[in-house]
Amino acid sequence: METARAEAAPAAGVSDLSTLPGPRRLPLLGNLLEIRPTQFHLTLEGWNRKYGDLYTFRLGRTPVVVVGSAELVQRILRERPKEFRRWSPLQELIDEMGFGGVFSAEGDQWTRQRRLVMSAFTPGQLRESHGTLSTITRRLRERWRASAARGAPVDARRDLARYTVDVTTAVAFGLDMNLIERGTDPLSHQLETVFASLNRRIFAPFPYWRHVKLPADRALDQALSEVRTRMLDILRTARAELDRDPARAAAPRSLLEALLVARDADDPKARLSEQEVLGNVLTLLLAGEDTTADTMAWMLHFMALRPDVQARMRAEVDAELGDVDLPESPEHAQRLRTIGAVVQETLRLKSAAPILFIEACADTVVGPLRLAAGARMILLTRQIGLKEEHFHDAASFVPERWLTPRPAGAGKHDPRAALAFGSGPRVCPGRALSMVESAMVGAMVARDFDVSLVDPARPVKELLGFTMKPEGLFVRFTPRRR
Ligand code: HEM
Repeated sequence: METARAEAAPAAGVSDLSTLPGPRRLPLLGNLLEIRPTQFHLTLEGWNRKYGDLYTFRLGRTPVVVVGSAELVQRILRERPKEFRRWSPLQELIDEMGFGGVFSAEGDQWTRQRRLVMSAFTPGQLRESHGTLSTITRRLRERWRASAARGAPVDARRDLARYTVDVTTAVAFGLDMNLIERGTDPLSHQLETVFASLNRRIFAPFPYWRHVKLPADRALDQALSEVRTRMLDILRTARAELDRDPARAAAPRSLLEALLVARDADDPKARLSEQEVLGNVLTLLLAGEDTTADTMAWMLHFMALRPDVQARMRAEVDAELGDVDLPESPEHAQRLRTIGAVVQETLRLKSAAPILFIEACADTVVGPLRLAAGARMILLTRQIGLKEEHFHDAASFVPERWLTPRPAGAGKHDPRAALAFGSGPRVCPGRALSMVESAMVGAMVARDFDVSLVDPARPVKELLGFTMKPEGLFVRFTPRRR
């Protein structure tokens, strides 16, 4: 079998997996008893501190190699889709749930879908949808103003999840779902059920749900069926509009229309199946929701802990926005450099995707290690950004490290080790959108509110539910003292 090259040349001292350090394991269960799915990333990061940048553990009988070196991780991510891919069991789980799309696809299918999806996130598309993004941000402000007037605590993550669904569906699908004002829509809860189940099933010793359904599996089926029905409705409406106005097929106005046009493409190489269209609609809904909502919730957490940072964000907003209430374009949002730095630092410390699940497509060499085709790896992308060798005072929240020019003597700063959006050909296509969303919400909060923690003594914990969210984050908004 062909040997892929994750190293420039296989080193003379290449060894196999059995030589790697790692925690002791039980014969059949491996390390399963030590793993709590909601804390999995923390367990792996703890083992990294103990066993180093290349170690192994077992999920049941399956050996997994954990990689925590920036150089190896960047190389592995760059050499996709040919040499490495996402975990095949993850693809199976996602396909089984019916949202197989660009995130889980591989090979030619991925190439075709990726090209289409990228067309929804060009700078031009983001500029065009900026007005809608502003409208949705103002709705969120009204909701938080009402909470502030009542002195009520805010479950910020829940509100932000509605915000991100509204933004993704507006930007990618051209739809105004307005979950923020409707307040009672079950969609965000259904998406949360899907994520939590996915995270749980990755660690199941065998796919029991294919034989017997527990209450959590029945809840998942129900959530999936409701989300699917909703999305099929949306697709039907968009299809009917395209039929009414065939000229639109030549210049689709949203990703949704582009997907439908691709379904009917004459060229079989460009054509998407019915299932691929629906799968990608669901993929974008899921990929765009929790990741960005979690990041913004963590940003509010840091703002609440650091009034000095809030004050700097506010000074910047006052100077840059003048009489307008929000940035007027994506470029205007990018000029808010302090706020951008706060978002970058939040992503470094609290990456919504702290680990990546990768598999070797063929026999390969990773650093000093020989791996067989199908070998499973986990890449510690968040942990890399927490290392002193890449960032000075790495454990601290220091947004200024992202500002240029950097002050002399500011210490180590290696942006290539900031991997919250992944890297290489499969880097997150939604990163520009999520940066603008976070800047809009950061600017809105800094301009109009003081944000504080409802209970500063209560710890906010990291909880992995496929994405990594702050558990127990309740904030209070008070109208800004002018
Ligand atoms: C702060 C917010 C976000 C974070 C931290 C994040 C993080 C990531 C990461 C780590 C990956 C895997 C990259 C890799 O394998 O190299 C990814 C992939 C992806 N993300 Fe994001 N993401 C965010 C927001 C979004 C948004 C807003 C969208 C779209 C609306 C989106 C859509 C996707 C898609 C479709 C993929 C799969 C790409 C592929 O496999 O080719 N993401 N994201």
